Amino acid sequence: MSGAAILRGQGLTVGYGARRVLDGLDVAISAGGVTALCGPNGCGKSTLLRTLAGLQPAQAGTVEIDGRPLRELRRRERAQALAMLAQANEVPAGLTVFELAAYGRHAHRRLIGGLSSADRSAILDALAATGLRDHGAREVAALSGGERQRAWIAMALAQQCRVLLLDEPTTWLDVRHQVELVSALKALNRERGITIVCVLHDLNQAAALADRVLLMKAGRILHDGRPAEVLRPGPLAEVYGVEMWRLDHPDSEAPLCVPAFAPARRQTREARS
Ligand SMILES: Nc1ncnc2c1ncn2[C@@H]1O[C@H](COP(=O)(O)OP(=O)(O)OP(=O)(O)O)[C@@H](O)[C@H]1O
Repeated sequence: MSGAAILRGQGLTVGYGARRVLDGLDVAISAGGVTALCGPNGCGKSTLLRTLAGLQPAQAGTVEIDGRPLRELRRRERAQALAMLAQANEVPAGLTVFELAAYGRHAHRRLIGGLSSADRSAILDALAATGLRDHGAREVAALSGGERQRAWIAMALAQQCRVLLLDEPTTWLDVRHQVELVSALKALNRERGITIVCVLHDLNQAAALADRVLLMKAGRILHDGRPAEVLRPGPLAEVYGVEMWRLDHPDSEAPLCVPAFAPARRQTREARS
């Protein structure tokens, strides 16, 4: 169930040197919702996500969480409010799954001393929620891609944040691990009420996971609505510049988006004639 805005960006202008990527962008993320950020390479999805996480400074505009400016939150408050998982996450050699999840407790920890019983229970709970309860002692570097992604999500969960921002979490995963990760994220949203914002290139994953899709192009949100409203041939052609077919999933009736590959077909036909 999604409700009032928990995370809001207003008038966000963000760039790198002289290159402006976002120009006065407004966005409001509903509490308890799952929002997918989609759009072509380089349109500004990661920049927007990082800005909402407070990791990318905005030249103008504000980010608010629960109505409070993000920059006014103390480190601990910010960590309890949101966590972000970036695209490529390196881990030190030898680090175990439990130790990675324990990083999530950093903002909760006392300056001196080890893990408290509250820390331990938050870590074990996070490992259980991501299906890693029996993998705490394993080295992160030795995990499969899907397990490693879940270990990172466990770290974010141990942080006990309310908003989880993920940048292309299913990239590099095979189809089984993609399905598992999407299911795990849906369960976290449904069972724990965690608000999720996720950059996704796979439109069918976006339709399966999200209740709202923001379709971006050149730093602007051109379409914003439920997957069935946004993931249609017209908006997709406008944003990606390719012809797409829209089918309906036979079970869930979620939209299925298939590239028409029309230019190639036409070329083949033309070549034959
Ligand atoms: N650190 C940086 N320094 C300079 N330019 C950058 C930096 N990060 C991103 N950009 C540029 O900003 C624009 C938006 O990049 P961003 O990564 O936000 O896009 P994206 O939509 O997430 O792309 P992709 O789908 O390829 O990951 C691109 O033109 C990119 O080259």
